[in-house]
Amino acid sequence: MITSMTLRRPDDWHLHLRDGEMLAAVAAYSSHFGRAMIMPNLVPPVVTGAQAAAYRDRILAALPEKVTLRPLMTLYLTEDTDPSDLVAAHRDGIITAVKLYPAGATTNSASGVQDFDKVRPVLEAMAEAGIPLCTHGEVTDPAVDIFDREAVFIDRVLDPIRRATPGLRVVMEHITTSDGVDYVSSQSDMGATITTHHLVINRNHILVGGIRPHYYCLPVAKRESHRLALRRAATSGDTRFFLGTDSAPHPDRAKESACGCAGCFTAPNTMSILAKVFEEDGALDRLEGFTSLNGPAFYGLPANEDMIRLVKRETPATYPTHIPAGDETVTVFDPGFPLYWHVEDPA
Ligand SMILES: NC(=O)N[C@@H](CC(=O)O)C(=O)O
Ligand SMILES: [Zn+2]
Ligand SMILES: [Zn+2]
Repeated sequence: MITSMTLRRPDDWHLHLRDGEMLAAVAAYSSHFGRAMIMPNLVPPVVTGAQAAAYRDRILAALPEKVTLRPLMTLYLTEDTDPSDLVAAHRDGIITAVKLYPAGATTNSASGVQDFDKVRPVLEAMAEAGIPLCTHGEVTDPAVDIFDREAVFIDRVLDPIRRATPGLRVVMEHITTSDGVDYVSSQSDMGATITTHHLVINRNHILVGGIRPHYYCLPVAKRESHRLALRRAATSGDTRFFLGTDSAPHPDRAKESACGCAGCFTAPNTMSILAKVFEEDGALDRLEGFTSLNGPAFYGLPANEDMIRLVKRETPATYPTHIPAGDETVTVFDPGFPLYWHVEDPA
């Protein structure tokens, strides 16, 4: 039985760090990661290269001195995005990718795209410059059932965009369905992130025995067969799939509400949870690919040079159940099982 392993320092290819007091409260919890792709859905969103550079500086200032996490910035694509600003921000090393939110699909996505034809010139400029597009893959058509919104997005938006823009590198973010797995698996030049929580919970966890707002995120967790498809994809060794935690902190007050907002805060215990998931599936030898190798390979970046160590102990690792953030608290994702894998970070 394996009880310890050393792996390349992991990266988080989809992370929400927020801003201000929340940023200060959560940033250090991602310190086991080498790099993190920072989502731009602030209020107001990060839409220009100058805003991305300023946000990167605020993140670096919020990180404790000894933490080496490198934020990789994204721009929020709007119908008014200026292709030349975006290409310049990429050329100058300010941004790594661009994020597409269908308008209204998720938290702080009001400025997202409604008419996909309007962003065609930007997507073409991105394909030309080799700038990857990260997508929140859900349609917002009120006629489409919330559990079907990812599958419909593939047919109505993702596949047409990819066909119309050859050469555009696309990541389907936080996939939640076997439809997402199947689509990505059938494409040679795509990537997909999978979150920690979608490997652990299905929709019953959200709804059976009472509504559990801290399990509510978007795309919403689906039925068990979809969770199992995600587990198979993550643990398969297929290099198209990599970790994007989508750790998305919200004040408890905003989640424990008559209209609770979407997002799970998984940064603190992600690596312990993933070790347990991969161990259960007999795939500990593939954990490093998922957390530390496949993502950089997709983005054309080197894997991190340094290592972290995971050790399975007899007593569970302890994590805070809540963390303070200014006057608020944020609930840490509870996987519902003890976490015997401890992260030992030599840094
Ligand atoms: N995943 C979520 O449920 N929420 C994210 C937004 C997102 O990634 O869609 C957030 O910013 O809170
Ligand atoms: Zn999203
Ligand atoms: Zn997200």
